[in-house]
Amino acid sequence: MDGLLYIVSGPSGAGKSTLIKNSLDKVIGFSFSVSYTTREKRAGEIDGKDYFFIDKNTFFKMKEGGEFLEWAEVHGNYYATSKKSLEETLKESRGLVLDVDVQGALNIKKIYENAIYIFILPPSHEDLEKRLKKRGTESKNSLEKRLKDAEWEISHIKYFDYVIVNQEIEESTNQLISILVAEQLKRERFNESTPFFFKKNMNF
Ligand SMILES: Nc1nc2c(ncn2[C@@H]2O[C@H](COP(=O)(O)OP(=O)(O)O)[C@@H](O)[C@H]2O)c(=O)[nH]1
Ligand SMILES: Nc1ncnc2c1ncn2[C@@H]1O[C@H](COP(=O)(O)OP(=O)(O)O)[C@@H](O)[C@H]1O
Repeated sequence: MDGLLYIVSGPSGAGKSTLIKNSLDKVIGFSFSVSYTTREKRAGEIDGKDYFFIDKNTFFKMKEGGEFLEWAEVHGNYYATSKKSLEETLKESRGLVLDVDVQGALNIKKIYENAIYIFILPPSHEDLEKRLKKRGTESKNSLEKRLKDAEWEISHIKYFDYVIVNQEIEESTNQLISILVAEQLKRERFNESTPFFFKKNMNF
């Protein structure tokens, strides 16, 4: 059976990467979908783990070749999800987590209506700005663009199944883990781990 698809979205600096990483470190059988991007690699990021870092030429060749499930220009850079890698990973994991912008999430919804849509919301605009500044990855322009784009992204929150207000990291991580696991249990009420000796009593 194909695994479940989880789409995590929300403004830049809300804490998506942090919460996804923390959660995936603690659950078994879930994978992260590594996107392609033309953005510069940040200190500490690993090619092939955080993103596949490619130049614009390669990006557009791949796009023309139909390799992307969806793509978007986000805060001035290009990002895309590989169709082949998503389909292959979905076959072999219980759940696949995507970190995409809101446009991407809405485009994916047209294809995968049954995916689980999760929005990560910062507690306030001030917190968002503080976190982005503290992360120290953005120029003044890029920071302003991200804060401005946040308004549009938040205005689409109603299309999401869950909203996590990321006040405190531990608490938000637990909430994300709960969603991943609960949705998966709901989907797989009966599976190969259902105790065999009870099966005769189950009328389904
Ligand atoms: N549509 C789409 N958005 C993506 C993809 N990968 C990452 N993003 C989004 O691109 C935006 C920028 O990501 P990033 O450059 O890592 O910056 P950050 O959000 O500030 O950490 C975020 O909203 C990500 O969710 C993708 O494959 N498709
Ligand atoms: N609950 C939180 N409280 C304080 N800082 C946080 C919290 N969650 C994330 N951060 C920090 O905020 C910054 C942005 O988080 P990040 O995960 O990179 O966001 P996103 O992936 O949504 O852009 C990072 O420096 C991260 O360590």
